[in-house]
Amino acid sequence: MRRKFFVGGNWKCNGTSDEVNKIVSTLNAGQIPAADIVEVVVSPPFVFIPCVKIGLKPEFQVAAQNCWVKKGGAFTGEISAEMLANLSIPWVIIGHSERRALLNETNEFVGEKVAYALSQGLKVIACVGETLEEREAGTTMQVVAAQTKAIADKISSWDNVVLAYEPVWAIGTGKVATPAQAQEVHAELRKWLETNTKPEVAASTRIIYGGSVNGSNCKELGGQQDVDGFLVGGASLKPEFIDINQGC
Ligand SMILES: O=C(CO)COP(=O)(O)O
Repeated sequence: MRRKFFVGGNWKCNGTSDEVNKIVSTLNAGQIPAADIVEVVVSPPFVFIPCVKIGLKPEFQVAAQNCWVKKGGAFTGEISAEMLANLSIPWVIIGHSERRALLNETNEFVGEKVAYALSQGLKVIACVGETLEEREAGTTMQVVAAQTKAIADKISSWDNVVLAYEPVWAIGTGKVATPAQAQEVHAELRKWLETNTKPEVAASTRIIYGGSVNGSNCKELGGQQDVDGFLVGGASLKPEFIDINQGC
């Protein structure tokens, strides 16, 4: 089964309204491949989502960078999955390593969040990845399998999930995983899905790579058999993001 390439741009906690307008203009002026070849999703900070959604041409979809774990209510400062669905925001990133590390989001909490977001009709970019210490200790696969299992345990369908492998040591460091390193983990993750879910899930679920992806390294990474796209951080704020989409 052919998996449609997926490129996400995670803007993280960056941007002023002027900068956001500039990025929107740059993206609108760029050419990206047809929607049946690549799915492109940009993820601005919450406050900018409505203007980005209105301003961007329809070839681009939008994603939130997080949502609350359950139904909304008395949770000051949180944004619920229902709110995102209500505003027709189709995607949400869940379990980014920055939230796992800085906000103590556990594997179980991430799994619950993914399940709740899916139950509200959102599509999820679910992130997994090991730290440098874990890689050096030879535990990469155990770590990403445990993170994936915590999600698999809570959901009944992977149809609306994209799995993002983002090694923590490659995020924002300029130290990109080699194509072989990325392919090795992606293939293992696919094997994990095959063994622990269903072969169809393993064949159809997109596994994308994130960590210092840019216009120069995207082609070789994207050429790996089990790399179905990218989750781009820093370079998604630059015109280079268009090149990353064209290069696939
Ligand atoms: O965290 C990332 C995407 O979610 C990757 O960030 P960088 O591309 O800046 O390394």
